[in-house]
Amino acid sequence: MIKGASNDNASGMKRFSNELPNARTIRVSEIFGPTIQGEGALTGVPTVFVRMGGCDYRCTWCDTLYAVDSSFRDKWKPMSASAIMDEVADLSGGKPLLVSLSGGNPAIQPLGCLIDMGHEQGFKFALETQGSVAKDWFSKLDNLTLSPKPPSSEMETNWEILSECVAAAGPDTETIMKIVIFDDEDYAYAKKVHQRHPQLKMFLQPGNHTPGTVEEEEPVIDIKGVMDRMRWLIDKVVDDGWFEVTVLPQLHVLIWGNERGV
Ligand SMILES: C[S@@+](CC[C@H](N)C(=O)[O-])C[C@H]1O[C@@H](n2cnc3c(N)ncnc32)[C@H](O)[C@@H]1O
Ligand SMILES: Nc1nc2[nH]cc(C(=O)O)c2c(=O)[nH]1
Ligand code: SF4
Ligand SMILES: [Mg+2]
Repeated sequence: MIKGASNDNASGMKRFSNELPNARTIRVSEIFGPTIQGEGALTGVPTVFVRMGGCDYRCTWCDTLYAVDSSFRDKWKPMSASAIMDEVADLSGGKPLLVSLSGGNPAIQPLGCLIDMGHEQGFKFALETQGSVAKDWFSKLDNLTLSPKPPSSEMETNWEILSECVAAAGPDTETIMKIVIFDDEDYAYAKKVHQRHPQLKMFLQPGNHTPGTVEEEEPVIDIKGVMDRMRWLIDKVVDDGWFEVTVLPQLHVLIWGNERGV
């Protein structure tokens, strides 16, 4: 077991009335798809999302608060790996495809068995995490996206644990860095991440300053503002001569705005 600050059961999290205490139970916020992966290295690839409930961070601009804030935990369903794979296979019509594990922070859930089970059925697995908790089962993943959080999130990066995440994934998992950028300070942070992990491919993603609130039924989105930030970010990368980086918008946000389940 690799060192990391897992908050599983550590923060007085209440158990569901129908949840049996089982170290293999996975807290699921939502399962949806097939859709396309909208972010990072696998942008455009058809995928089913399994979004886990619970996060050890509270980013100021988080676009999935319903999978983070414990006030929503009665909506998170405790599921076994086989129940999750049944639902994924139902959605994909039984055809293997890429399964994207996100959250919340999926790294605080016991996902090793799920990945083994899905692999046996021909599915591939990608996971998105902020890099605050390292797990030995990261080495089972096909793709790991580490998305450490820049200053605008108001979260602190634990650089040691971030390195442990990279080490845990090992040589057989394709690991990339994806940093959300809102301003100059975030850009400087991304350069620091690159300096610490020069061997990893790096993606920069313009921040969505209108991620919507959970109360809004049809959350308004300022696409023009997001695209202005995308243009600013491209200019910055080009002027800076940072040619190893890839700049990509959140494709699903451009297509569907802040809609959930897409
Ligand atoms: C919702 S998070 C869940 C996974 C994990 N907790 C993480 O942050 O990497 C998935 C991705 O969405 C990004 N994200 C969240 N809110 C965003 C926003 N307002 N604008 C742009 N990207 C955002 C995160 O940085 C992360 O890369
Ligand atoms: N289509 C689509 N692509 C995504 N990439 C990362 C997502 C996430 O919320 O983790 C996401 C999402 O929610 N939908
Ligand atoms: S780490 Fe990810 S899920 Fe958690 S609050 Fe930040 S963006 Fe949201
Ligand atoms: Mg999202």
